[in-house]
Formats: sequence, C-alpha cells, structure tokens
Amino acid sequence: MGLQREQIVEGLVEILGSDRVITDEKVLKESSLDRYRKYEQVNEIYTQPIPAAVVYVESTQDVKEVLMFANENGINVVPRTGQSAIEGGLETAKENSIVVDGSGMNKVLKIDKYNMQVTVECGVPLQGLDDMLREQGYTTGHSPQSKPLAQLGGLVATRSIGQFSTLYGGIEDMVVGLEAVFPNGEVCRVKNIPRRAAGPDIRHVVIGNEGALCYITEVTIKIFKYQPENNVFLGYTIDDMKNGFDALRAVMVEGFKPSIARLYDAADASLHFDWSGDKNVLIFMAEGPSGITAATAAGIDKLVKAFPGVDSVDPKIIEKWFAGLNWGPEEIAEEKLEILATKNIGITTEVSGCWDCIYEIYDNACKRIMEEVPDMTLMGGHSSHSYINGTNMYFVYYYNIVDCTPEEEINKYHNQINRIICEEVIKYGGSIVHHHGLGKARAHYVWEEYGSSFYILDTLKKAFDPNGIMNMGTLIPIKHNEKHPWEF
Ligand SMILES: Cc1cc2nc3c(=O)[nH]c(=O)nc-3n(C[C@H](O)[C@H](O)[C@H](O)COP(=O)(O)OP(=O)(O)OC[C@H]3O[C@@H](n4cnc5c(N)ncnc54)[C@H](O)[C@@H]3O)c2cc1C
Repeated sequence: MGLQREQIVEGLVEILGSDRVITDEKVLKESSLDRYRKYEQVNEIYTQPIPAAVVYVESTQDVKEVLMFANENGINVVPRTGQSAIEGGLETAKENSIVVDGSGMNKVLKIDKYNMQVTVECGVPLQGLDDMLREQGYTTGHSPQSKPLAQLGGLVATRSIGQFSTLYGGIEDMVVGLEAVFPNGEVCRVKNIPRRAAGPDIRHVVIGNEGALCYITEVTIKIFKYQPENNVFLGYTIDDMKNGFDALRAVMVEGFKPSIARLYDAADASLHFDWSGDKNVLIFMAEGPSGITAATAAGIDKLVKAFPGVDSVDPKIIEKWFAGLNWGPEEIAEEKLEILATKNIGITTEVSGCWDCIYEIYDNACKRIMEEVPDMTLMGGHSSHSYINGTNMYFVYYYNIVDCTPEEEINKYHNQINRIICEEVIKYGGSIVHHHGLGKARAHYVWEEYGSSFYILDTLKKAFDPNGIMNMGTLIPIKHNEKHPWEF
C-alpha cells in the first residue's frame, strides 16, 4: 500500500519546508499537462491525474532527497524547468505524482572564457544566459524558437536544437559535462573535457533522457565568439519543393557551413511571408569571421541559383523576419485567445530522414493528412536542420475543431495526424522525433522507432530506474494499445 496524498505532502514538507511544497489546486491542475494537450490547456480542462504537489528544489541535495523519498515510496516524479514541453513530457501520468521544479536552481556558476565553456544550474533560462554572454562578446550558439521560455535542464533533457544548428549543432554537440541525480540518490558528475575515448560516451545516457532516467542539476556547455556584424542572410523563392530539398542537400554535401539552412513549403511560407505567394522559400545565414561568412554566402548563392525556378529575395526582409521568430509568454497568451475565439488550432510534428526519402515522407504525409483527417485548414512544413546525410521535416498544420469537446479533440485530430506522420516516417526508415522528444505523445511508437536497439533503452530504464518512478509514460508508455497506438 503506497502513501496517501497527505502523507506524500508531509514527507515533502519535512524535506523542503512548507514554502517550497505547493498544493494549491489550480497550480496542481496546471502542472498536470503541457502544450501537447494545448486545446485542453487553453480551455482549462484537466484530464490527466492531478499531482500531489509541485516542489521547488534549490540544490542538488534537495533533488537527491526528494528523489530518494519518491523512490522508496514508489511515487512518480516529473522533473521540469522552463515548462515549454510540447509532447506530454510534463504530463503527470499517475495519481499523486510529485512535480520537481528546478527553475529556482538558476545560478550561472562559471564563465570560463579561456576554455570557452560556461557552467550553469539546470534552471538557468537560455535567453538570459545568451543575452549575458552576448554582452561580453560570446554566445551559446543555441537558439531554439522557445529560447525565451526554455531552461538548461529541459533543453538538455529533450536533446533540443536551435535555429543555428547547421553551424553549432544540437545541444548534444554543445554539452561538455554535467551533473545528474538518479532515483536512488546517486549524484553523478561527468567532467568537462574536450573529448575522451574511455569507453562509451556516458553524457548521452543523460542528454535526451526526458526526465525518465535521472534529474539534471548542472550543465557545462561550449561558448563561441559572437560576431553578428559579419552575419550574411540569403533568401530565395523556389518553384519546386523537391528541388528545394536538393538545393539544401547540395549546400551540405559541397561542404558549406551556414548557421541557418531552411526550406519552407508554400503553405508554411504563407504563415511567415506576405511576398512568397505560391512559392517555396529557401533561407540561409552565414556566421563567423568575415572572410568565412562572405565566402560561405557567395558559394551558397552560386550553388542555389543554379537550380531551376529560383529567384532571390532581398536579404534585409529575411533578416527582419528572423529577428521576430522566437516565442515567449506573450505569443503563448495571444495564441490562447486566438484558439478560443476561432476554434482553429495550429500544431507541429518534427521528424527526420535521409536525403533519399525526406521528400517522400513530406509529400506522402501531407497528402494523406489532407485526405484522411477532417477539418484541415492548412497542411505544410519546413526543413530547418540539415546534415550531410539528411534533414528534418517540421510539419505545421491547422484545423478547425468541429463537433467535439476539448477532451475528445486530441484523438479526433492531433493523434490521428501524428499517427499518419509516424507511419510514413517509419515506412521510409526515418526518425519520428527530430527534436521535441518522444514525451508521452509519441512514446507509443518507441518500438517502431528503436527496433532491435530498444533493448538498450529498456535496459537503461530498468537499471537506473528499477522502481519506474521517473516520469512514467515518457519514453516508454504505460499501456501499449496495439490496435490503436495513438489512443491512450
Ligand atoms: C513555441 C515553442 C517553440 C519551440 N521550439 C523549439 C525548438 O526550436 N527546438 C527545440 O528543440 N524545442 C523547441 N520547443 C520545445 C521545448 O522548448 C524544448 O523541448 C525545450 O528543450 C524544453 O525545455 P524546458 O526547460 O522548457 O523543459 P520542460 O518543458 O520543463 O521539460 C521538458 C522535458 O524535459 C524534462 N526535464 C525538464 N527539466 C529536467 C531536468 N532538470 N532533469 C531531467 N529532466 C528534465 C521534463 O520532464 C520534460 O520531459 C519549442 C516549444 C515551444 C512551446
């Protein structure tokens, strides 16, 4: 027999004191979900089990004690920092969970300019950190659209990626060391070194664990010189989407290193640009020392213009547009009002594939969704992170919510769309998640995603979290509905 709700709260108060244990009903309800259930969230409908408490940790010792308490008593723990999750990673899948909020662990511990690295606690907001570094001539190079919202713990836990990834990489290329606490109270530090070959790279057990293996308390990431005066933007319209992917591929394969390389299809472009009409849009930015940016831009320009149906766009328009791309609390609040007023909602699903199948994934998924899902008002997407062997596809879709309650919306629309995208991606051997994490939204496809390598993930989970208390239902679903994997 597990602890009752009151006993859980009592235990937490004993560890942290009553000020840092929140049991206010509104807070608990709001802490039971994230933007995966955006329509429920804006309607203030809460269908997930309500947590017992939200606790605010301020040190590694706090995290250790809370995790040990939860582990001993079989209580589900949901780690969180910036709360910008959009795949259900913050859903409290079990009654009487503890939401462990690390946003108070917000100290920048060391800026090491000689070794070009910065060490921070998990609750340091990325925007504040990068602004501070930029004032001193440095940058993290990390710029997800959620930069004004996300914090370092969550960014590492989800394997996040930013808009300049083609040059700086994803967060996994930036993290040099970290500290994490496991459910049994073990505190592990991975030291800060440029590289080592002393066995497997154990940073990767922690990076991307989505709070399902351990709690990240501290992170050291690389820093880079910030030289915005040398930035060069490039923009084009291109008639054919397939040629657009080929142009992106050519840029990567010929060895250019722009920081931004993006391809928008006409539907998605129409949400951003009033000049794109029925054309697709290609965008690049070169960053770094001036000689390199000039050469990169000149080389890309020549390469892209050799493709059929390409026209240049004034780079100033692109630069201006890019400056307003990020989302903070204001945009979230505006979106809420719009959804409530129109009952039209916009959602995204991001996947990846090699160059030889990404167009088919994109084209098949878009066609099937328009044919199979009712009430669609827009279906499109963009590629925003490219590699030598392939790229991502960020599907963007809007639909009217017709004849269903907020509780029914997710299975009538969103999960159906995710299902079609996942089916097409799996068919072509791509990945069903490029950067938001599996969360709970796509955990049901973990077997298809991992194939025979699921053994490694499953063994990690059983070894580090034998009592299954870390973020239940994230990465590995609680129940697998074989017949309707998208319904849960
Ligand atoms: C408008 C918008 C735009 C976005 N754009 C991008 C983008 O460009 N690129 C991108 O990668 N993502 C993007 N995201 C998704 C989201 O911002 C990222 O997943 C981000 O990394 C989450 O960070 P967070 O601090 O908000 O984490 P949270 O939302 O608090 O948590 C996210 C996940 O990480 C786990 N977690 C949080 N903190 C810890 C910790 N200390 N230890 C262990 N686990 C932890 C949680 O349990 C949860 O599963 C976007 C989201 C929004 C709303």
